[in-house]
Amino acid sequence: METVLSIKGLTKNFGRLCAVNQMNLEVKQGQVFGMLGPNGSGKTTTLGMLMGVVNPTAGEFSWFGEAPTSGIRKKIGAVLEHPIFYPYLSGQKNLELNAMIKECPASNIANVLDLVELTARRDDKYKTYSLGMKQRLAIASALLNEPTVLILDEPTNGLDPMGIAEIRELIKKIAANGKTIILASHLLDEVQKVCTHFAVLKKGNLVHTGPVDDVGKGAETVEVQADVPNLSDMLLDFSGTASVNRENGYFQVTLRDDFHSKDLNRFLFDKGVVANHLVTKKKSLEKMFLEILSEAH
Ligand SMILES: Nc1ncnc2c1ncn2[C@@H]1O[C@H](COP(=O)(O)OP(=O)(O)OP(=O)(O)O)[C@@H](O)[C@H]1O
Repeated sequence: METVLSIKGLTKNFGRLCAVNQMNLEVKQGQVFGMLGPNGSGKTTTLGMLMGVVNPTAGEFSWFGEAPTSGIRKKIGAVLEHPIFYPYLSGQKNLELNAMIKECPASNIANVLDLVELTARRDDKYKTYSLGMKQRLAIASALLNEPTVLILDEPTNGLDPMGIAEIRELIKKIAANGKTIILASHLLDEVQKVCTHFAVLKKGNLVHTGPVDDVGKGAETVEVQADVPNLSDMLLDFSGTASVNRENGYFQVTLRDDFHSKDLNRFLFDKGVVANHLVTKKKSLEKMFLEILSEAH
């Protein structure tokens, strides 16, 4: 798969504060790549460097295998923090202005409005739009010159649940059309819902990177219930059990590496116990994220 972005040793210091420390990262074509981290972890600074608005202290990065130039940056659309639109102009007029500034054909406006589902409201003044609609217009504007990559900084910040759901659906739709997306978020849930790959940042340090699908790998937790009085002891007797907790009326059994729920099921069956509830719980991104952050000290 083609490498869209390659980052090597990228560093940004603000005085004595190191906002981004020796970051190495690769983003491949077609990925929805999440930069996950708490406030102040360096996400916006990283995106700023990638967009050429923040000067790196050290390190380098390339887009499509080439050093970043203004020509290359035309292939990248970005919605960073607060986009500026004219409140008294319509969505359509605002996009016409942006199309002029970006020197791209006005004929693209109808397509992007359609994609973000604002065609019906295109002639209404920007100031009458909901926050979700404003964000969708910002995304439409970023897509005007048909970029290959779309960068979004905290795309659902401040939106209501409906607006959040719409933006997440839109991101998936844009990704399905073949664009590579890089987004910053402090929401685990968001990254899990929309991203294919992610990196975790803590105080400017990249502490994990990998596919979102991998999140479920590692130690399995199995939720078990069976009508026997000494179930807890039996579960502890199983050689693959790392720990047993009681939660929500079930036993939560954390298995050792290389043990799976089917091994536990067979063990119980061999003891004459038929579980009436045995569900494999994948390790959540949240748990992993918290683990990664606590390990990073
Ligand atoms: N222009 C600047 N001058 C001084 N320090 C800065 C500047 N910009 C960012 N920082 C500091 O760099 C660190 C990283 O900030 P950054 O905004 O990149 O984090 P973030 O993960 O995007 O968080 P948030 O979501 O809160 O913006 C923070 O400690 C921040 O205070």
